[in-house]
Amino acid sequence: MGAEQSVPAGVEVQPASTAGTGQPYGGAPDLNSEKATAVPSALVLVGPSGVGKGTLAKRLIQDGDQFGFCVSHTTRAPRPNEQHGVHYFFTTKEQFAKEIGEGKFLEYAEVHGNLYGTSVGAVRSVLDSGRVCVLDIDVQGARAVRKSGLKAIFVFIAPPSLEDLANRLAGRGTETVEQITRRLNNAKAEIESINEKGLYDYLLINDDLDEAVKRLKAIAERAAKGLDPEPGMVPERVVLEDVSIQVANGYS
Ligand SMILES: Nc1ncnc2c1ncn2[C@@H]1O[C@H](COP(=O)(O)OP(=O)(O)OP(=O)(O)O)[C@@H](O)[C@H]1O
Ligand SMILES: Nc1nc2c(ncn2[C@@H]2O[C@H](COP(=O)(O)O)[C@@H](O)[C@H]2O)c(=O)[nH]1
Repeated sequence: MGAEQSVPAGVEVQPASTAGTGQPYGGAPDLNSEKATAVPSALVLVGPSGVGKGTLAKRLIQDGDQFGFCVSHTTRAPRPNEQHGVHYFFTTKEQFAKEIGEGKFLEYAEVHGNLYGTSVGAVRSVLDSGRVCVLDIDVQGARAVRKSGLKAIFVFIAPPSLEDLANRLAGRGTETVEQITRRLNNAKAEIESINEKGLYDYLLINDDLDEAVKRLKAIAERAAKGLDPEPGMVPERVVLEDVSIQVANGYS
């Protein structure tokens, strides 16, 4: 997968042959469940920064032993409450670039000015524990995971409005005003990705948190039985237009 992705500007990737393994990571079929072909290995949560992906993932993982969190790598500085190996594997840009060259990542991307990536090892470690792997990644990552062949259900989490999104980001209190502005500006294009045919299986508006958790569990249960999305839950134009209208009118 790593070999097919474009490299973010300023990141110098060492060729795999000089970096250790000699082979960049080649795809995800070996990560897929052998139990039943229809059963997904991963639940991929995508959506703008501050929409509540992390909160939803935490609730899914806390409420049982069906799901495990896939710990990503990032070059972002840790927030005061974040622990290495729990929330992220915090690393340097140089080390990240070296590991891209080694084919360590299923996907990686530059997001809001930092590098983030899902390692094959992080996915495997959750799958080895017999759980469905929950990924909290951005849109670029979602596209790459789709292409990788990993059997996954892709859920786009949308905010009730861009005003709510701004309030949540500000309320979280982890970013500066400049960083919040950058993330909100990126949110518009991210939300518009729900129009990309075949990228997402479900669109979930995270309005009331308990209701959103309930719906996410219903989505996961349906997927675990190998069932296709229920009619009306797949992103469709009629649903998307509502959100597009918010993008156009709600935050400009
Ligand atoms: N349904 C909800 N209603 C109100 N507040 C919410 C809801 N869901 C999450 N939040 C709050 O919004 C803030 C952002 O949530 P969270 O950190 O989970 O977002 P995120 O999508 O993971 O963000 P990022 O992509 O930046 O990691 C948190 O303070 C969280 O408590
Ligand atoms: N492509 C990837 N995106 C990721 C990954 N891990 C997190 N993310 C996304 O980054 C932004 C910002 O996260 P934050 O923790 O700095 O607020 C958010 O949209 C995450 O979903 C990853 O491994 N790959």
